[in-house]
Amino acid sequence: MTVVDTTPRTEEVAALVQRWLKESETHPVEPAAQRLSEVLKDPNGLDFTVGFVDGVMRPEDLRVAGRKLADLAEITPTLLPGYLRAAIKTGGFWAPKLPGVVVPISRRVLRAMVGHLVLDATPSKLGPAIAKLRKSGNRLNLNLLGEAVLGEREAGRRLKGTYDFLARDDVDYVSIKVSSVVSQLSMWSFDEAVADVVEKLTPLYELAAAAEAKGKAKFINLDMEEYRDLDLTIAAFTSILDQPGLENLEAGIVLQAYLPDALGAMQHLQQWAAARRAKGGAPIKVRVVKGANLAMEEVDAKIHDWPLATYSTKQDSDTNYKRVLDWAMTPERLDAVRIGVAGHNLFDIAYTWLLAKARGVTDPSTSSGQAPVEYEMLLGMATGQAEAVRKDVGRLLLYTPVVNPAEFDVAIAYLVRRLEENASPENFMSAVFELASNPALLTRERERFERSLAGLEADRGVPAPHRVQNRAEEAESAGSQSPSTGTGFHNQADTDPALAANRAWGREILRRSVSTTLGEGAIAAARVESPAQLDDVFAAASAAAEKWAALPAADRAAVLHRAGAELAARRGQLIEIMAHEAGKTIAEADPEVSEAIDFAHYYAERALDLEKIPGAEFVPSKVTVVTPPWNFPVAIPAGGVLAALASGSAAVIKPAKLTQRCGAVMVEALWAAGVPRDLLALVDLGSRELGTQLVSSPIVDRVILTGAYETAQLFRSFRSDLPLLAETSGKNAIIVTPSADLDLAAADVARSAFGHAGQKCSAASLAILVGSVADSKRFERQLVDAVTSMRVGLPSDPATQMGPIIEPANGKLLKALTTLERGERWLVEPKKLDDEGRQWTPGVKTGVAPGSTTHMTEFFGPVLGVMRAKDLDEAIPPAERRRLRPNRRAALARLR
Ligand SMILES: NC(=O)c1ccc[n+]([C@@H]2O[C@H](COP(=O)([O-])OP(=O)(O)OC[C@H]3O[C@@H](n4cnc5c(N)ncnc54)[C@H](O)[C@@H]3O)[C@@H](O)[C@H]2O)c1
Ligand SMILES: N[C@@H](CCC=O)C(=O)O
Repeated sequence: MTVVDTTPRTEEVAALVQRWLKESETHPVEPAAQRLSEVLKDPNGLDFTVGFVDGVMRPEDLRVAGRKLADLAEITPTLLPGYLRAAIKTGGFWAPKLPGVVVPISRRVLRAMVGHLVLDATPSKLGPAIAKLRKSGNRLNLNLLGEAVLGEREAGRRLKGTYDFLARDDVDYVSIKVSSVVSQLSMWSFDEAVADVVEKLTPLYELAAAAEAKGKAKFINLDMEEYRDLDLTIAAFTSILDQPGLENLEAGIVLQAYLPDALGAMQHLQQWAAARRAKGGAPIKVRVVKGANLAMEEVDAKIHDWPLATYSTKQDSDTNYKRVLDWAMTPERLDAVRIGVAGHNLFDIAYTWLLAKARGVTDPSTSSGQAPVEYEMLLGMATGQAEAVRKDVGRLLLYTPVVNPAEFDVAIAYLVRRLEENASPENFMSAVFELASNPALLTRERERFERSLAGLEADRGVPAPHRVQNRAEEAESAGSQSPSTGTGFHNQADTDPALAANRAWGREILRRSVSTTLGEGAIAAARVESPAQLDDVFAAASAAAEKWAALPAADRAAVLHRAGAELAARRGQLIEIMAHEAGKTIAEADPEVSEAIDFAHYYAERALDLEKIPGAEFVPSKVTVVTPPWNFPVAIPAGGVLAALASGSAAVIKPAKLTQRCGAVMVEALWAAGVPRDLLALVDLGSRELGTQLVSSPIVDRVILTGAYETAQLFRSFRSDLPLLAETSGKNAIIVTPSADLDLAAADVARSAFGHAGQKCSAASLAILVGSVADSKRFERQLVDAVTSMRVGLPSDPATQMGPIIEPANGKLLKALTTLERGERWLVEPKKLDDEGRQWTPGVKTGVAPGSTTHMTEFFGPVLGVMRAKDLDEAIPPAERRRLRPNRRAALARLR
């Protein structure tokens, strides 16, 4: 068989690009687009424009916007026309004094400047705008932008808005993404998340199917941004279309070529779609884009210490884009999966167009009337070039964001990305306006194209994903792997639930957690019933400590590193017992195991430091008692014990009563790593008196307590000379100032207040709203939406976000959950969900007065108090502020 090479030659591609560029010069340039492009060429251009959309357009508080405008006036781009520069300087001068006048005017100016990129959703404006754009013969893909989706209310609003768009006679194509229609997506509960998305989106697809039956085709494109949503989006998409009545509906999904996973995903979709076609169903369409949000993926990878999900170079992404298209654009494959080629890079478009011609896949199929390959661009971008391309390839599909003017700030994320694209020299868009007149730029882009094509020619195989973590496999091998001593410290990565193998591993752990017996044997064997027995434990520990302290630090460090490896190998067991005994969700328990492992390796390395001080002789404590709390029942006990061991001391650990099996499983891991049992003694005390003896015995050199402030006082009262390291109670507050992004602030407050049902000293137990934030309807609405949408339940259910409290609510917590003080009202009233009194929905009380019980008391449960403060001085009195470190004070000064 002869294989015909259909790959277009670079000369052909370059010639076509040249022709398009020449033709594009005959089209008038949109003045606003031209101006924006010029601004972005200025060295301050990107900072100015991004600062403007983020700092002047976004804040609700006009005074904040006014101050930002004044700051930005200092870096006005010199490439702006003189009259605009003068206007900005004047505006900047007056903005802090007259923000109510100046800010709205400047916002109008910017809106006009970017108006060609985003449509106004006002009904009276949308229809004419759509009609005007469609006159060009192009088709519009409408995407409704909105506030961040923190809860079901906003998710419902977004879905309804999109439904209403699609129901219009002048709309036949919409885009929507899974994370905007379901607010509480957790990859740990993947199957439930898919079911949720399918349930929410099906009516939209039914609307399209009904229109199709009437001969008026309507198209839904399922968008995708975050890597974690890749599997979910594909599963939801195929599940929706598998439903009876939707077999003949053509619909689309996006794949992002900057993910090495894209070709594998394309092949999976092709297989599924081919089977659907074989049964007489409609084809699907895949829109191939380069990527949606690289910066977000980089942050996600850094935060979790996961490999970057995307390629790290633009060239690799460009190659993969061609790899996916090269594979997908054959007549047989296009019968089941039509392709949308999305992008503005003229070389890539020319390449694809020539490839389509060479493979004979340019003409619409006679059965569907649809082109097998469509070309897709963004509204308002490089309109002259788009027009030149359109003349060759036929109708374009324009991605068209739509936003309500009152919520224009939500277009910010979209705009910032567009602005960055336009400004970054890595991107083709930065060259768009000069390509025709600047041969050097054209050469740069041609060379980039050639390099990416060479990458394809070198490798047409299916790339492996970057993220491959598999806890099930690690568990079998991790025990034997211990990092070598002296190699430095590196944080342990949490488990990545975006990966199917990890999700299956997690589900199995939660299934076992319901009736686990882990730790039972160890804690039974640790029972101490008499003072003499406890004395024996101390004596054995003291003797073991002498041998341990005599070891070279490197030997102690090696044991601690092995302890880290053992903890890692038992990650599943530790999560299992935390879910069972402490009510921790897997999303909370998994990072806690990482923290415990980190303690092992961190302290192993610190042990080495003890021998590094010339002339100093280190004299360790012999017996250290560790008394941890129940709320971090693995990491905190591990931290105390490992620190003691690293310093050459023995450790006697008495876990908190409510979570002693968690402590026992952690200790078993350390024993398995080679920590001698008498050096690390686990005790469960039979009486209160033994507790007093544990802390006050003269043989004890040091006590490490994490717990209530009152407990620290009690310990001190047992023995006044006790060397006590105590980390105690906390009443933690989040202060939200008017310059904050209110959507993000609401999300952070809700997550911090109700993670582990608020049972953390670090939980946001108070939200202090400064100035205008206290009256912001949006902040309140978003906070309430986030809080009321949280899924409360048992940790054995992977969909649970907030588990039960440790024991039935009583005392100060019960009072806080059920009563209000003077001036307070429920923003969200908590409800008891079980007879026992352990499961409560989260509660938010507002109107909290300074000095009240809600202000001053640590409730340690799912209640958030909301207070208002006139200004930052009231929120953090200057006397308090002076105690902060200078960099913190400086940061606060900037906030205002
Ligand atoms: N500052 C931090 O880093 C931090 C971290 C976690 C928890 N906490 C605090 O811990 C508290 C919740 O934990 P908790 O309820 O387990 O605290 P707790 O003070 O009741 O108990 C802490 C530890 O002390 C032991 N203990 C208490 N009384 C004792 C006695 N008479 N004799 C011997 N041992 C005794 C307990 O058994 C437990 O092991 C909250 O106040 C929280 O803020 C602080
Ligand atoms: N290290 C804990 C603080 C412990 C407070 O209870 C946290 O991550 O919140």
